[in-house]
Amino acid sequence: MQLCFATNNRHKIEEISRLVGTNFHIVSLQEIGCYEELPETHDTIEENAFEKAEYVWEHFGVSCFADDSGIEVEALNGEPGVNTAFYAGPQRNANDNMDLLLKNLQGKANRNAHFRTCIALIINGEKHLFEGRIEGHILERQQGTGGFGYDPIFMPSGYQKSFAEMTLDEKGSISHRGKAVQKLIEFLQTMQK
Ligand SMILES: O=c1nc[nH]c2c1ncn2[C@H]1C[C@H](O)[C@@H](COP(=O)(O)OP(=O)(O)OP(=O)(O)O)O1
Ligand SMILES: [Mg+2]
Repeated sequence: MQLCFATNNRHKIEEISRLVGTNFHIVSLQEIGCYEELPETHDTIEENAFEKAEYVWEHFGVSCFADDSGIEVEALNGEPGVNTAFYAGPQRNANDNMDLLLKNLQGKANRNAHFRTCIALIINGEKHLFEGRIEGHILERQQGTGGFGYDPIFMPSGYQKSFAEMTLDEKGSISHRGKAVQKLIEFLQTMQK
């Protein structure tokens, strides 16, 4: 079975390929001939995950899954949330986004936040959703150089290092994406039986 991972984010591909291992054959957008940006026009992470997967299913007829993720900060009423990728503007720059988040949290005692991933799967036209989240808090400044996005300013609860200071395996074993992918893998395995 051919299953396409509908994403243009190479870090997501790197993280998810390790988690899936050799269990399933995952192909990229390029491998199915899709070179365009995927639409994400909705107000929720769930809807945007489905929008990306539906685009690929409708235009290319390939079973696929998409990952839409965001960071939700308690003291900011859940922001940046669905706007996580372009929080500081359309340039979608990780440093700009982190700087703005740190600025908006200045003077606030509550720095609790969680990452959330929704994976939308469309398989033979049927739709399924898998979610994962990880609780933690926003650091005062960037710490570590690994990972991507907001990893340098997020410290998961119960750990003394940021996501950017973890190996890919360490991050994947506890992360929002890791948990969502685990649910996806279990579902695909029951389908194969
Ligand atoms: O594990 C993560 N560690 C740190 N930051 C993260 C993570 N996961 C998502 N993020 C941030 C990056 C981006 O600012 C936004 C995702 O936006 P999102 O639309 O899901 O991804 P994207 O546009 O990069 O790729 P695509 O839509 O093609 O899958 O959240
Ligand atoms: Mg996106």
